[in-house]
Formats: sequence, C-alpha cells, structure tokens
Amino acid sequence: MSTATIARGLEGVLFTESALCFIDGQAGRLYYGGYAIQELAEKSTFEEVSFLLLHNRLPKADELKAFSDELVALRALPEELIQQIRQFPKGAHPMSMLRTAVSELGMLDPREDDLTPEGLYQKSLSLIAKFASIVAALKRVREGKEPLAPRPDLSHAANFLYMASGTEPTPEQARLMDVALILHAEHGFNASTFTAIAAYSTQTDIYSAITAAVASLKGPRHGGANEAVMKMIEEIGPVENALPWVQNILANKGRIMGMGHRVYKVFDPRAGVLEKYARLVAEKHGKSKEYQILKTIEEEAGKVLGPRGIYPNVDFYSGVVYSDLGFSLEFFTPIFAVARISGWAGHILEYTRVDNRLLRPDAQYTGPLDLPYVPIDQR
Ligand SMILES: CC(=O)SCCNC(=O)CCNC(=O)[C@H](O)C(C)(C)COP(=O)(O)OP(=O)(O)OC[C@H]1O[C@@H](n2cnc3c(N)ncnc32)[C@H](O)[C@@H]1OP(=O)(O)O
Ligand SMILES: O=C([O-])CC(=O)C(=O)O
Repeated sequence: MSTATIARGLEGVLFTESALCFIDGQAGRLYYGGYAIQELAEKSTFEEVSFLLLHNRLPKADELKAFSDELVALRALPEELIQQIRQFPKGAHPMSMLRTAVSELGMLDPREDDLTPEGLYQKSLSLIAKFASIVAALKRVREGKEPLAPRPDLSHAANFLYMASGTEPTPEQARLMDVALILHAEHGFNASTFTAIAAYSTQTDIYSAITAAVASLKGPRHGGANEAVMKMIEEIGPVENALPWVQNILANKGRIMGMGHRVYKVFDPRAGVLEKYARLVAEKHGKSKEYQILKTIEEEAGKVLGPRGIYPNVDFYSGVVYSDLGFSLEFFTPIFAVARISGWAGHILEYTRVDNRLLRPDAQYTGPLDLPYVPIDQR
C-alpha cells in the first residue's frame, strides 16, 4: 500500500524543470524566459515572444528578421485543408474545427512522425504560422465567405486580422491583437500545456500532442472561460442587472467565469493589462456596456471572493478586446490558441532536451481485490 499523499488536481506537484515561465501567484508576477510580462506586452511583438519561447532568449535583429520571414513563408494552408474546412459541419464550435484541422495538418505532413530536434522545430514554426491562418479561415467560412490568402507584408497579428476580416487593420488594431497574443502565449504547466507534454511524452507526433492541447484549452475551466464570460454578460443583459445578478451568484455559492486561478491568489497581471485595453475600447468606441458589467462584477465579487484569493484572471477582460476587433464569442478561445501554440511548442522542444520521460502518475487504489469471478448467468 502506497504511503504517498494524494495531490488532488496535481496541485503543487513538480514533475520537471523549465526555464520558459516563472509565475509568482502570491505577488501576481509573470515572466517569460526572465522578462516581465508587462514589459513584453509594452515593447515586444508576438514574433519576438515566439522566438523567446522556442529559443529561450531574445533574438538579435537579424535573427528576428529571419524568424519572422520563416513564419511568413509558412502561413499559407494546404489546399486539402482548406477543402476540409469548407466541409466542416456549419454549426460546429470553432475549437472543435481547430482541433480537427490540426489533426488534418498532421495527416498531410509526410514527415509527421519526425521527432528529431530539427523536425520538431520546423513543425513548431509551421504550426505557429498556420494556427492564425486556420482560425481566420474558420471565421470566413462560418460567415459564408471564402478564406483569404495571407499577406506577406503584414505582421503576424495584422495578417491574422486581415485574413479574418478581409480588411487591413489600423496600426492601433494590429497592436491590440499583438498585445493580446503576447499576453496569452505562455503560462507554465497550465492544463493544456500539461496535456501536450503528457501526450508528447509517449513519443507521439507533435500534431497529436497539439491536437490534445487544443482539446484541453476548449474547456470552460481553462481557455473556454473567455467565451463563458461573454455568455455571462449576455445573460445579464442591461448594466443595471449586473449588481443583483452577481449578488445572487455569490449568495448561492455559484462560480463567476473569468475569476479564480489555481496559481494566482491575487489579480492576474495579464488581466491588469487587458483591463486597461478594455477600458480604452469602452471609452474610445462607445462599447462601455460590457466593460461596465465586468467592473460591477469585479467590484462586488471582490468583496466576498477577494479575501479568499479569487480575482479576475486573463479570461475576464479579453473578450471585450476581441469583440472590438470584430470577433464573435465562439472565436475567443480559438484566438487564445493562436497565441498559446507558441508556449505549447516551446514546452515540447524544452521537454525533449530537459527530461523526455514518459509521464505516468498514479492513483491510490480504493477498490477490493481477489473477488471471485461469477459466471454471467449466476450474477
Ligand atoms: C486561462 C485559464 O485557464 S485561467 C482560468 C479560467 N477559468 C475560469 O475562469 C473558470 C472559473 N474559475 C474556476 O472554476 C476556478 O477558479 C479554477 C478552475 C480556474 C481554479 O480552480 P481550483 O484552483 O481548482 O479551485 P477549486 O475549483 O477547487 O475552488 C476552490 C474554492 O474556490 C471557489 N471558487 C473558485 N473559483 C471561483 C469562481 N470563479 N467563482 C466563485 N468561487 C470560486 C470554489 O467554489 C471553491 O470553493 P469551496 O472551497 O467553498 O468549495
Ligand atoms: O495557468 C493556468 O492554470 C491557466 C492559465 O492562466 C493559462 O493557461 O494561461
């Protein structure tokens, strides 16, 4: 009989080492490769952050240029995949479509099972480049429009917005998307990254591991919470309903989506950055209803949940920003995936170098032993 204690939800369990991400959940600090998230959000780009996550250092100017050029060259989707996307069931959720599209990409890669460091790196670049193109194509097809070819003259964020909408974004819109992508790119061993590593640790191919990660991100306890927050806003309706709504939830010990976190016991630093952008959107574009509802929830819930360490997380304010950029709520989690692909790939590359052991936890057995097998007609 094992004497090990059970870490429910694997809370506090260290299973490997990583230099990609540091989170101080008590102080609300987050670093990618040693760089504070606020500074990256202000000064960096998604391309540079992706380089940081794949190489664990910031690039020099020529390295960033070459890396960005490689991503541009990998943006176009295979025609077979575009055909598949056109045939996806129209009412399916875009996260289910993305999950299937990633799996299809694997089938279309003749070197799907190449696990050499160079093979994994090239596939990582391809996936980072193509996630944005896939999500943009899904949006177009769901709107009854044709997918667009990528624009090589645009940054990753600007091209994503262009391919999704058909209109070149303003510099302000492109920057807003870039910041959102930077903020969502990485977050240690969250559920979807852990899922990717658990799958990859069997030495399956990277497409399978990333397909599993997309499946995990979809859940409303994880990435799917950003969509759930917008559904909560819709359910509330007019701003004046927000206060009685949140008071009722708190009185009945319900959960408020976009709040609470396994690691942060204070305000999620990413939510701090997104809150500022959500406020700007509300002030500049007259889209204040959603922001006001969230502010009311944050303040009222804070009185009860704050002392218990439950605060807004990254999913609380992101939807206000995505709506302003022209996305309907079912695309919020796919946008998260467009960013997080860099973190997933970075962790797979790192795990290959650092550890590369099969993940195989255990459970304490609570059932009986040595039961007599009774033939079915005698049970
Ligand atoms: C990108 C991301 O993945 S960020 C997280 C996105 N998810 C959400 O926003 C969904 C809402 N939040 C939650 O469900 C949780 O806070 C989680 C799943 C994120 C983390 O949960 P855990 O660390 O496992 O905490 P757990 O679910 O055990 O909850 C602990 C206590 O806090 C309460 N709690 C946790 N989150 C919330 C919330 N959002 N609203 C109200 N109460 C909450 C629980 O009811 C529970 O109370 P109890 O001890 O009285 O039963
Ligand atoms: O770290 C977590 O558990 C969830 C999260 O915030 C993320 O994946 O960005």
